[in-house]
Amino acid sequence: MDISMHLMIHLIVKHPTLTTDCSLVKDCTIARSLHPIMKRGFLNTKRAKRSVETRGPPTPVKPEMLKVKLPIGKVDTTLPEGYEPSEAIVKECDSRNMIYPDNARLCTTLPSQSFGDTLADNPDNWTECLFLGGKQKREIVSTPGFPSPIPRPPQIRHRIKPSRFGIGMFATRNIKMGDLIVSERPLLVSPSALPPLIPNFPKGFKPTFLQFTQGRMAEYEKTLEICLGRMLPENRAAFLALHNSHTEDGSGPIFGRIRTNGIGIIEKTEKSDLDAGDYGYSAVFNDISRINHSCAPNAAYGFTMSSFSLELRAIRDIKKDEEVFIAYCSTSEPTAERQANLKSYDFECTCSLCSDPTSDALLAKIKESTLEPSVWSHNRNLNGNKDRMQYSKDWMAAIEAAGRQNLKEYGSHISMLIAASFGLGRMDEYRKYKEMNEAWYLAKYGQAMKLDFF
Ligand SMILES: C[S@@+](CC[C@H](N)C(=O)[O-])C[C@H]1O[C@@H](n2cnc3c(N)ncnc32)[C@H](O)[C@@H]1O
Repeated sequence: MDISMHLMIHLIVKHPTLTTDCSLVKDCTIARSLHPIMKRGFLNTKRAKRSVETRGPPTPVKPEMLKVKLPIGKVDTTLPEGYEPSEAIVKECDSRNMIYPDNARLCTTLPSQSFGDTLADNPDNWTECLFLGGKQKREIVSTPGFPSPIPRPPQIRHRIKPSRFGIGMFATRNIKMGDLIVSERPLLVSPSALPPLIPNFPKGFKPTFLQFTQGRMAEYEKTLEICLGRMLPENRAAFLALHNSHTEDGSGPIFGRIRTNGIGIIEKTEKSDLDAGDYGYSAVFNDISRINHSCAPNAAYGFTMSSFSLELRAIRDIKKDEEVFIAYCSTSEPTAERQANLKSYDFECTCSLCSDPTSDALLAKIKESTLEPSVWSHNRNLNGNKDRMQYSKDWMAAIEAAGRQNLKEYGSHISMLIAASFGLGRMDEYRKYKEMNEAWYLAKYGQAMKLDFF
Protein backbone atom coordinates (compact mmCIF):
# COMPACT_ATOMS: atom_id res chain seq x y z
CA MET A 1 0.00 0.00 0.00
CA ASP A 2 1.51 3.34 -0.92
CA ILE A 3 1.92 6.17 1.54
CA SER A 4 -0.95 8.30 0.20
CA MET A 5 -3.35 5.38 0.72
CA HIS A 6 -2.08 5.02 4.27
CA LEU A 7 -2.66 8.69 4.86
CA MET A 8 -6.17 8.54 3.44
CA ILE A 9 -7.14 5.62 5.67
CA HIS A 10 -5.66 7.43 8.65
CA LEU A 11 -7.68 10.53 7.79
CA ILE A 12 -10.92 8.65 7.31
CA VAL A 13 -10.51 6.89 10.64
CA LYS A 14 -9.61 10.15 12.35
CA HIS A 15 -12.35 12.13 10.62
CA PRO A 16 -15.24 9.69 10.04
CA THR A 17 -17.26 12.25 8.05
CA LEU A 18 -14.50 12.39 5.47
CA THR A 19 -14.93 10.62 2.18
CA THR A 20 -12.19 10.02 -0.36
CA ASP A 21 -13.39 12.85 -2.64
CA CYS A 22 -13.59 15.38 0.17
CA SER A 23 -10.28 15.67 1.94
CA LEU A 24 -10.55 19.41 2.48
CA VAL A 25 -10.91 20.99 5.88
CA LYS A 26 -14.60 21.72 6.31
CA ASP A 27 -16.32 25.06 6.71
CA CYS A 28 -18.47 25.53 9.74
CA THR A 29 -21.36 27.76 10.63
CA ILE A 30 -21.86 29.01 14.15
CA ALA A 31 -25.23 29.51 15.75
CA ARG A 32 -25.93 30.29 19.37
CA SER A 33 -27.73 28.31 21.98
CA LEU A 34 -29.97 30.46 24.14
CA HIS A 35 -28.52 28.69 27.15
CA PRO A 36 -24.95 28.31 28.28
CA ILE A 37 -24.68 24.56 27.75
CA MET A 38 -26.63 22.27 25.44
CA LYS A 39 -25.61 18.69 26.09
CA ARG A 40 -27.65 15.51 26.46
CA GLY A 41 -29.44 15.73 29.81
CA PHE A 42 -28.74 19.44 29.90
CA LEU A 43 -32.22 20.44 30.93
CA ASN A 44 -31.94 18.35 34.08
CA THR A 45 -28.89 20.13 35.40
CA LYS A 46 -29.09 22.80 38.11
CA ARG A 47 -27.28 25.25 35.93
CA ALA A 48 -29.71 24.75 33.07
CA LYS A 49 -32.73 25.14 35.30
CA ARG A 50 -31.31 28.40 36.61
CA SER A 51 -30.59 29.47 33.07
CA VAL A 52 -34.11 28.67 31.87
CA GLU A 53 -35.54 30.52 34.81
CA THR A 54 -33.41 33.60 34.52
CA ARG A 55 -33.06 34.03 30.80
CA GLY A 56 -35.86 35.04 28.56
CA PRO A 57 -35.80 35.05 24.77
CA PRO A 58 -33.51 37.83 23.52
CA THR A 59 -35.31 41.11 24.11
CA PRO A 60 -35.81 43.43 21.12
CA VAL A 61 -33.01 45.95 21.00
CA LYS A 62 -33.15 49.60 20.04
CA PRO A 63 -31.02 50.21 16.92
CA GLU A 64 -28.86 52.78 18.71
CA MET A 65 -27.68 50.03 21.08
CA LEU A 66 -26.12 48.29 18.07
CA LYS A 67 -24.11 51.36 17.06
CA VAL A 68 -20.51 50.39 16.91
CA LYS A 69 -18.81 52.55 19.47
CA LEU A 70 -16.33 50.28 21.15
CA PRO A 71 -14.88 51.15 24.54
CA ILE A 72 -11.21 52.04 24.84
CA GLY A 73 -8.92 52.50 27.85
CA LYS A 74 -9.88 51.34 31.32
CA VAL A 75 -13.64 50.89 31.68
CA ASP A 76 -15.99 49.05 34.00
CA THR A 77 -16.14 45.57 32.49
CA THR A 78 -18.43 43.90 35.03
CA LEU A 79 -21.34 42.00 33.58
CA PRO A 80 -24.59 41.34 35.47
CA GLU A 81 -24.70 38.40 37.82
CA GLY A 82 -26.14 35.33 36.14
CA TYR A 83 -24.94 36.34 32.69
CA GLU A 84 -22.80 33.94 30.70
CA PRO A 85 -22.16 34.06 26.99
CA SER A 86 -24.27 31.59 25.04
CA GLU A 87 -22.74 28.32 23.97
CA ALA A 88 -21.94 28.12 20.28
CA ILE A 89 -23.58 25.44 18.14
CA VAL A 90 -21.09 24.51 15.45
CA LYS A 91 -22.28 22.81 12.27
CA GLU A 92 -19.72 21.46 9.81
CA CYS A 93 -20.32 21.87 6.08
CA ASP A 94 -18.52 20.86 2.92
CA SER A 95 -15.94 23.52 2.19
CA ARG A 96 -16.92 23.50 -1.50
CA ASN A 97 -20.26 24.97 -0.46
CA MET A 98 -20.77 28.58 -1.57
CA ILE A 99 -24.35 29.30 -0.53
CA TYR A 100 -24.95 30.28 3.06
CA PRO A 101 -27.80 32.26 4.59
CA ASP A 102 -27.11 35.98 5.01
CA ASN A 103 -27.26 35.74 8.77
CA ALA A 104 -24.87 32.76 9.02
CA ARG A 105 -21.60 33.21 10.82
CA LEU A 106 -19.33 31.23 8.58
CA CYS A 107 -15.81 30.00 9.36
CA THR A 108 -13.87 29.00 6.30
CA THR A 109 -10.22 28.45 5.45
CA LEU A 110 -8.92 30.24 2.35
CA PRO A 111 -7.45 28.97 0.14
CA SER A 112 -8.95 25.56 1.00
CA GLN A 113 -6.65 23.42 3.07
CA SER A 114 -6.41 19.63 3.00
CA PHE A 115 -6.49 17.66 6.24
CA GLY A 116 -3.01 17.13 7.57
CA ASP A 117 -1.35 19.79 5.37
CA THR A 118 1.50 21.65 7.02
CA LEU A 119 3.20 24.96 6.34
CA ALA A 120 5.92 22.99 4.57
CA ASP A 121 3.26 21.91 2.05
CA ASN A 122 2.11 25.48 1.54
CA PRO A 123 4.57 28.16 2.66
CA ASP A 124 2.11 30.81 1.38
CA ASN A 125 -0.05 29.79 4.37
CA TRP A 126 -3.83 29.81 4.84
CA THR A 127 -6.22 32.31 6.28
CA GLU A 128 -8.93 31.52 8.74
CA CYS A 129 -11.93 33.67 7.78
CA LEU A 130 -15.07 34.61 9.67
CA PHE A 131 -17.69 35.94 7.27
CA LEU A 132 -21.24 37.08 7.87
CA GLY A 133 -23.16 35.25 5.15
CA GLY A 134 -21.74 33.57 2.06
CA LYS A 135 -21.19 36.68 -0.10
CA GLN A 136 -17.55 37.34 0.76
CA LYS A 137 -16.51 33.74 0.24
CA ARG A 138 -18.27 33.61 -3.16
CA GLU A 139 -16.62 36.85 -4.24
CA ILE A 140 -13.14 35.84 -3.12
CA VAL A 141 -13.23 32.34 -4.55
CA SER A 142 -14.54 33.61 -7.90
CA THR A 143 -11.76 36.23 -8.23
CA PRO A 144 -9.88 35.46 -11.47
CA GLY A 145 -6.65 33.63 -10.63
CA PHE A 146 -7.61 32.84 -7.02
CA PRO A 147 -5.64 31.36 -5.32
CA SER A 148 -2.48 32.53 -7.05
CA PRO A 149 0.88 32.28 -5.23
CA ILE A 150 1.82 35.29 -3.15
CA PRO A 151 4.39 37.56 -4.82
CA ARG A 152 7.84 37.53 -3.27
CA PRO A 153 10.63 40.11 -3.44
CA PRO A 154 13.84 38.82 -5.07
CA GLN A 155 15.53 38.75 -1.66
CA ILE A 156 14.21 38.95 1.91
CA ARG A 157 13.92 42.67 2.62
CA HIS A 158 12.50 42.80 6.13
CA ARG A 159 13.22 41.57 9.63
CA ILE A 160 11.04 41.59 12.76
CA LYS A 161 12.94 42.66 15.87
CA PRO A 162 12.72 44.89 18.95
CA SER A 163 12.11 48.56 18.25
CA ARG A 164 11.57 51.70 20.37
CA PHE A 165 7.88 50.75 20.31
CA GLY A 166 7.95 47.11 21.39
CA ILE A 167 8.55 44.95 18.34
CA GLY A 168 8.78 46.41 14.84
CA MET A 169 9.75 45.70 11.24
CA PHE A 170 13.11 46.79 9.81
CA ALA A 171 14.57 46.93 6.30
CA THR A 172 17.44 44.49 5.75
CA ARG A 173 18.65 46.37 2.64
CA ASN A 174 18.03 49.60 0.72
CA ILE A 175 14.54 49.57 -0.79
CA LYS A 176 13.35 51.86 -3.60
CA MET A 177 9.96 53.60 -3.73
CA GLY A 178 7.38 51.17 -5.12
CA ASP A 179 9.42 48.06 -4.37
CA LEU A 180 7.78 45.15 -2.60
CA ILE A 181 9.00 44.79 0.99
CA VAL A 182 6.95 41.71 1.79
CA SER A 183 3.60 40.18 0.92
CA GLU A 184 1.74 38.08 3.39
CA ARG A 185 -1.45 36.09 3.73
CA PRO A 186 -3.46 37.01 6.84
CA LEU A 187 -3.69 34.68 9.82
CA LEU A 188 -7.26 35.78 10.39
CA VAL A 189 -9.87 37.81 8.50
CA SER A 190 -12.95 38.90 10.44
CA PRO A 191 -15.59 41.67 10.40
CA SER A 192 -14.16 45.12 11.18
CA ALA A 193 -17.22 45.96 13.28
CA LEU A 194 -18.79 44.01 16.11
CA PRO A 195 -21.40 41.61 14.61
CA PRO A 196 -24.99 42.02 15.81
CA LEU A 197 -24.91 39.40 18.56
CA ILE A 198 -27.45 40.30 21.21
CA PRO A 199 -26.43 39.17 24.69
CA ASN A 200 -28.98 37.12 26.61
CA PHE A 201 -29.00 39.10 29.81
CA PRO A 202 -31.04 37.81 32.77
CA LYS A 203 -34.75 38.58 32.51
CA GLY A 204 -35.65 42.12 33.47
CA PHE A 205 -32.06 43.39 33.41
CA LYS A 206 -31.80 46.75 31.66
CA PRO A 207 -28.22 47.16 30.44
CA THR A 208 -26.51 50.48 29.89
CA PHE A 209 -24.90 50.97 26.49
CA LEU A 210 -21.51 50.02 27.96
CA GLN A 211 -22.89 46.85 29.60
CA PHE A 212 -24.68 45.93 26.39
CA THR A 213 -21.45 46.34 24.41
CA GLN A 214 -19.53 44.33 27.01
CA GLY A 215 -22.08 41.52 26.56
CA ARG A 216 -21.76 41.70 22.77
CA MET A 217 -17.98 41.47 23.01
CA ALA A 218 -18.24 38.47 25.34
CA GLU A 219 -20.58 36.74 22.85
CA TYR A 220 -18.28 37.57 19.95
CA GLU A 221 -15.22 36.20 21.71
CA LYS A 222 -16.92 32.78 21.80
CA THR A 223 -17.27 32.85 18.00
CA LEU A 224 -13.67 33.95 17.59
CA GLU A 225 -12.47 31.10 19.82
CA ILE A 226 -13.94 28.71 17.26
CA CYS A 227 -12.08 30.43 14.41
CA LEU A 228 -8.84 30.26 16.33
CA GLY A 229 -9.45 26.60 17.16
CA ARG A 230 -9.46 25.86 13.42
CA MET A 231 -6.04 27.42 12.81
CA LEU A 232 -2.81 25.51 12.37
CA PRO A 233 -1.14 25.44 15.83
CA GLU A 234 1.75 27.60 14.52
CA ASN A 235 -0.68 30.22 13.24
CA ARG A 236 -2.68 30.22 16.45
CA ALA A 237 0.50 30.66 18.52
CA ALA A 238 1.64 33.50 16.22
CA PHE A 239 -1.74 35.22 16.56
CA LEU A 240 -1.76 34.95 20.35
CA ALA A 241 1.81 36.27 20.54
CA LEU A 242 0.73 39.58 18.93
CA HIS A 243 0.43 42.74 20.95
CA ASN A 244 -2.90 43.54 22.62
CA SER A 245 -3.65 47.17 23.50
CA HIS A 246 -7.22 46.36 24.62
CA THR A 247 -6.72 44.52 27.87
CA GLU A 248 -8.86 46.78 30.08
CA ASP A 249 -11.90 47.60 27.97
CA GLY A 250 -13.68 44.22 27.96
CA SER A 251 -12.44 43.06 24.54
CA GLY A 252 -11.52 39.42 24.90
CA PRO A 253 -7.94 38.33 24.16
CA ILE A 254 -8.82 37.51 20.55
CA PHE A 255 -10.99 40.53 19.76
CA GLY A 256 -8.46 42.75 21.57
CA ARG A 257 -5.72 41.53 19.24
CA ILE A 258 -7.94 42.06 16.21
CA ARG A 259 -8.59 45.63 17.34
CA THR A 260 -4.87 46.23 17.90
CA ASN A 261 -3.49 44.59 14.79
CA GLY A 262 -6.28 44.45 12.20
CA ILE A 263 -5.79 46.15 8.83
CA GLY A 264 -8.92 46.93 6.79
CA ILE A 265 -8.84 44.86 3.59
CA ILE A 266 -12.42 44.68 2.38
CA GLU A 267 -14.48 47.87 2.42
CA LYS A 268 -18.05 47.64 3.52
CA THR A 269 -20.38 48.28 0.60
CA GLU A 270 -22.95 50.44 2.37
CA LYS A 271 -21.66 53.35 4.36
CA SER A 272 -24.65 53.75 6.66
CA ASP A 273 -26.01 50.39 7.73
CA LEU A 274 -24.38 47.14 8.64
CA ASP A 275 -26.50 44.45 7.04
CA ALA A 276 -25.04 41.00 6.88
CA GLY A 277 -22.64 40.87 3.98
CA ASP A 278 -22.08 44.63 4.02
CA TYR A 279 -19.52 44.46 6.77
CA GLY A 280 -16.00 45.58 6.12
CA TYR A 281 -13.36 43.01 6.99
CA SER A 282 -9.99 43.40 8.60
CA ALA A 283 -6.97 41.13 8.55
CA VAL A 284 -4.34 40.24 11.14
CA PHE A 285 -0.86 39.16 10.05
CA ASN A 286 2.15 37.45 11.56
CA ASP A 287 4.79 39.96 10.35
CA ILE A 288 2.89 42.93 8.93
CA SER A 289 0.96 43.33 12.20
CA ARG A 290 4.30 44.07 13.89
CA ILE A 291 4.75 47.29 11.94
CA ASN A 292 4.56 50.43 14.07
CA HIS A 293 2.83 53.67 13.17
CA SER A 294 4.16 56.96 11.87
CA CYS A 295 2.15 59.91 10.48
CA ALA A 296 5.00 60.21 7.94
CA PRO A 297 5.20 56.52 7.01
CA ASN A 298 7.75 55.05 4.63
CA ALA A 299 5.54 52.13 3.57
CA ALA A 300 2.00 51.58 2.33
CA TYR A 301 -0.04 48.53 1.44
CA GLY A 302 -2.75 47.15 -0.79
CA PHE A 303 -4.64 43.87 -0.61
CA THR A 304 -4.59 41.61 -3.67
CA MET A 305 -7.61 39.34 -3.76
CA SER A 306 -6.25 36.83 -6.31
CA SER A 307 -3.29 35.87 -4.07
CA PHE A 308 -5.27 36.75 -0.93
CA SER A 309 -2.29 38.64 0.40
CA LEU A 310 -1.34 42.12 1.53
CA GLU A 311 1.49 43.67 -0.43
CA LEU A 312 3.64 46.05 1.58
CA ARG A 313 5.68 48.49 -0.53
CA ALA A 314 8.00 51.41 0.08
CA ILE A 315 6.18 54.73 -0.44
CA ARG A 316 9.60 56.42 -0.42
CA ASP A 317 13.13 55.10 -0.54
CA ILE A 318 14.02 53.20 2.64
CA LYS A 319 17.58 52.71 3.86
CA LYS A 320 18.99 49.41 5.16
CA ASP A 321 18.28 49.04 8.93
CA GLU A 322 15.65 51.81 8.90
CA GLU A 323 12.45 50.90 10.75
CA VAL A 324 9.46 50.37 8.47
CA PHE A 325 6.34 52.36 9.40
CA ILE A 326 2.78 52.45 8.10
CA ALA A 327 0.02 54.88 9.05
CA TYR A 328 -2.72 53.53 11.31
CA CYS A 329 -4.92 56.57 10.62
CA SER A 330 -5.56 59.04 7.82
CA THR A 331 -2.50 61.25 7.49
CA SER A 332 -4.36 64.05 5.69
CA GLU A 333 -5.89 65.10 9.02
CA PRO A 334 -4.28 67.69 11.30
CA THR A 335 -2.30 66.54 14.36
CA ALA A 336 -5.14 66.72 16.93
CA GLU A 337 -7.47 64.58 14.78
CA ARG A 338 -4.73 62.05 14.12
CA GLN A 339 -3.93 61.78 17.81
CA ALA A 340 -7.63 61.27 18.58
CA ASN A 341 -7.87 58.52 15.93
CA LEU A 342 -4.85 56.75 17.41
CA LYS A 343 -6.33 56.64 20.92
CA SER A 344 -7.57 53.08 20.52
CA TYR A 345 -3.98 51.88 19.98
CA ASP A 346 -3.04 53.19 23.41
CA PHE A 347 -0.06 55.38 22.54
CA GLU A 348 0.64 59.01 21.86
CA CYS A 349 2.37 59.55 18.56
CA THR A 350 5.68 61.40 18.81
CA CYS A 351 6.64 61.25 15.12
CA SER A 352 8.40 64.13 13.37
CA LEU A 353 5.05 65.64 12.32
CA CYS A 354 3.29 65.33 15.67
CA SER A 355 6.22 67.03 17.38
CA ASP A 356 6.45 69.88 14.83
CA PRO A 357 4.01 72.70 15.62
CA THR A 358 4.29 74.04 12.05
CA SER A 359 3.34 70.76 10.38
CA ASP A 360 -0.44 71.46 10.28
CA ALA A 361 0.05 74.77 8.46
CA LEU A 362 2.26 73.04 5.88
CA LEU A 363 -0.31 70.25 5.49
CA ALA A 364 -3.02 72.83 4.71
CA LYS A 365 -0.75 74.43 2.07
CA ILE A 366 0.12 71.05 0.53
CA LYS A 367 -3.60 70.32 0.15
CA GLU A 368 -4.22 73.72 -1.46
CA SER A 369 -1.27 73.25 -3.83
CA THR A 370 -3.18 70.89 -6.10
CA LEU A 371 -6.45 72.82 -6.01
CA GLU A 372 -5.15 75.90 -7.83
CA PRO A 373 -7.14 75.81 -11.15
CA SER A 374 -4.54 77.64 -13.24
CA VAL A 375 -2.07 74.87 -12.39
CA TRP A 376 -4.28 72.17 -13.81
CA SER A 377 -5.84 73.95 -16.80
CA HIS A 378 -4.73 72.63 -20.16
CA ASN A 379 -1.75 74.70 -21.13
CA ARG A 380 -0.09 74.63 -24.52
CA ASN A 381 1.91 77.72 -23.74
CA LEU A 382 5.61 77.01 -23.31
CA ASN A 383 6.08 79.33 -20.36
CA GLY A 384 2.93 77.94 -18.78
CA ASN A 385 4.38 74.45 -18.83
CA LYS A 386 7.73 75.66 -17.49
CA ASP A 387 5.91 77.38 -14.61
CA ARG A 388 3.91 74.28 -13.89
CA MET A 389 7.07 72.18 -13.77
CA GLN A 390 8.78 74.50 -11.36
CA TYR A 391 5.66 74.74 -9.22
CA SER A 392 5.27 70.97 -8.86
CA LYS A 393 8.99 70.35 -8.40
CA ASP A 394 9.02 72.86 -5.53
CA TRP A 395 6.02 71.23 -3.91
CA MET A 396 7.45 67.76 -4.30
CA ALA A 397 10.67 68.92 -2.62
CA ALA A 398 8.63 70.38 0.28
CA ILE A 399 6.61 67.18 0.65
CA GLU A 400 9.76 65.04 0.53
CA ALA A 401 11.48 67.20 3.17
CA ALA A 402 8.50 66.57 5.48
CA GLY A 403 8.53 62.83 4.66
CA ARG A 404 4.88 63.03 3.57
CA GLN A 405 5.12 61.18 0.24
CA ASN A 406 2.14 59.08 1.26
CA LEU A 407 -0.19 62.07 0.74
CA LYS A 408 -2.24 61.86 -2.45
CA GLU A 409 -1.05 65.38 -3.34
CA TYR A 410 2.44 63.95 -3.93
CA GLY A 411 0.98 61.68 -6.63
CA SER A 412 -0.89 64.66 -8.12
CA HIS A 413 2.35 66.62 -8.47
CA ILE A 414 4.08 63.67 -10.15
CA SER A 415 1.16 63.52 -12.61
CA MET A 416 1.49 67.24 -13.21
CA LEU A 417 5.18 66.81 -14.04
CA ILE A 418 4.40 64.04 -16.51
CA ALA A 419 1.96 66.29 -18.37
CA ALA A 420 4.20 69.36 -18.28
CA SER A 421 7.38 67.54 -19.36
CA PHE A 422 5.43 65.94 -22.21
CA GLY A 423 4.10 69.37 -23.22
CA LEU A 424 7.65 70.72 -23.28
CA GLY A 425 8.95 67.74 -25.23
CA ARG A 426 11.45 66.91 -22.46
CA MET A 427 11.19 63.19 -23.01
CA ASP A 428 13.89 62.11 -20.51
CA GLU A 429 12.09 63.90 -17.72
CA TYR A 430 8.77 62.61 -19.00
CA ARG A 431 10.03 59.01 -18.74
CA LYS A 432 11.52 59.62 -15.30
CA TYR A 433 8.24 61.00 -13.90
CA LYS A 434 6.21 58.27 -15.58
CA GLU A 435 8.34 55.62 -13.86
CA MET A 436 8.04 57.47 -10.59
CA ASN A 437 4.29 57.64 -11.04
CA GLU A 438 4.04 53.88 -11.56
CA ALA A 439 6.12 53.13 -8.49
CA TRP A 440 4.19 55.59 -6.35
CA TYR A 441 0.76 54.34 -7.42
CA LEU A 442 1.75 50.74 -6.86
CA ALA A 443 2.91 51.53 -3.33
CA LYS A 444 -0.04 53.76 -2.51
CA TYR A 445 -2.90 51.71 -3.95
CA GLY A 446 -1.48 48.24 -4.62
CA GLN A 447 -1.98 46.09 -7.70
CA ALA A 448 -5.70 46.79 -7.77
CA MET A 449 -5.19 50.37 -8.97
CA LYS A 450 -3.34 50.61 -12.26
CA LEU A 451 -3.09 54.01 -13.89
CA ASP A 452 -2.80 54.45 -17.61
CA PHE A 453 -1.19 57.71 -18.48
CA PHE A 454 -0.58 58.82 -22.07
C1 LIG B 1 0.02 46.66 15.53
S1 LIG B 1 0.96 46.74 16.98
C2 LIG B 1 2.57 47.04 16.32
C3 LIG B 1 3.57 46.06 16.84
C4 LIG B 1 3.91 46.24 18.28
N1 LIG B 1 4.89 47.27 18.48
C5 LIG B 1 4.39 44.94 18.90
O1 LIG B 1 5.27 45.00 19.78
O2 LIG B 1 3.90 43.89 18.54
C6 LIG B 1 0.42 48.28 17.59
C7 LIG B 1 1.01 48.67 18.91
O3 LIG B 1 2.37 49.06 18.77
C8 LIG B 1 2.67 50.20 19.56
N2 LIG B 1 2.98 51.33 18.65
C9 LIG B 1 2.84 51.36 17.31
N3 LIG B 1 3.26 52.50 16.81
C10 LIG B 1 3.68 53.24 17.84
C11 LIG B 1 4.24 54.56 17.94
N4 LIG B 1 4.43 55.33 16.89
N5 LIG B 1 4.55 55.01 19.18
C12 LIG B 1 4.38 54.24 20.28
N6 LIG B 1 3.85 52.98 20.23
C13 LIG B 1 3.52 52.50 19.03
C14 LIG B 1 1.43 50.48 20.36
O4 LIG B 1 1.54 49.81 21.58
C15 LIG B 1 0.33 49.87 19.52
O5 LIG B 1 -0.79 49.49 20.27
